[in-house]
Amino acid sequence: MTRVPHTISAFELYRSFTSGKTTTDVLRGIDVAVQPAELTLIIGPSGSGKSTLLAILSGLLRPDRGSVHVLGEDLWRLSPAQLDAFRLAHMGFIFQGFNLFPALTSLEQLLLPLKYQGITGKPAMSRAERALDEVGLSGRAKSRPAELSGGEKQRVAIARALVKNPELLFADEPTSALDSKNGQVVIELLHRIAREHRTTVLGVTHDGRLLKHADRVIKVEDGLLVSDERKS
Ligand SMILES: Nc1ncnc2c1ncn2[C@@H]1O[C@H](COP(=O)(O)OP(=O)(O)OP(=O)(O)O)[C@@H](O)[C@H]1O
Repeated sequence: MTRVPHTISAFELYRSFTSGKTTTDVLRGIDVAVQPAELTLIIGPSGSGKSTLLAILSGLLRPDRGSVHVLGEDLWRLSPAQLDAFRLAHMGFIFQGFNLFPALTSLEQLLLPLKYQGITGKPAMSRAERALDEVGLSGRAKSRPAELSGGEKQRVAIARALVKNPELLFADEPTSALDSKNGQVVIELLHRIAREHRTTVLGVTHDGRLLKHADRVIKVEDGLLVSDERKS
């Protein structure tokens, strides 16, 4: 896959939510350009629109206005089926609550997305084992989520995203359910993935202690982008 200069570029994003008679303008005209192979973190006060922005940039939520180009594709002009296929092929996701299947072992959690991509048998097994090894969990291949710590669960979730070798990895509050030490481990892992796999990692966080690990920090306030700072 040829990489374009900006992995993600979004122009004039607007989004509001209506509940009853009240309409809240959550995003009020945001432009963002995310560089390839970097860890970019979006920060901002609660309710400022960070998760909404991440959802729009990752193809999960349609903006009211504006455009998003990802890997050269005009995301919101794709049909729902094309968008699903694009997300499956190019994007990985990590969530605050890990979203692991309770009944599956760590290895099985990783084999599932590969199966959706038509990869099975030995090639799938060796990819899954490599991804678990990369997050330091080879010894936990047969464990189910209930047997894992929070930090280990999040590392399985990262391996599950990584096993597809996606160009983009989206992380919504990936450390907020973790203590500080495990939070640092997870963010360092995300940074290493950006550097070594040349994956574009875009995350949302509340945790100011993580910012030193980012290549770039984008600050959102009241639905607007207020600063965009390169750290390295
Ligand atoms: N599906 C929805 N329906 C109605 N309102 C929504 C919806 N999603 C988000 N909102 C509202 O939009 C605003 C911004 O939400 P968003 O989750 O994007 O902010 P955030 O900056 O990520 O906040 P936090 O840091 O607290 O997670 C909030 O006021 C929220 O209640």
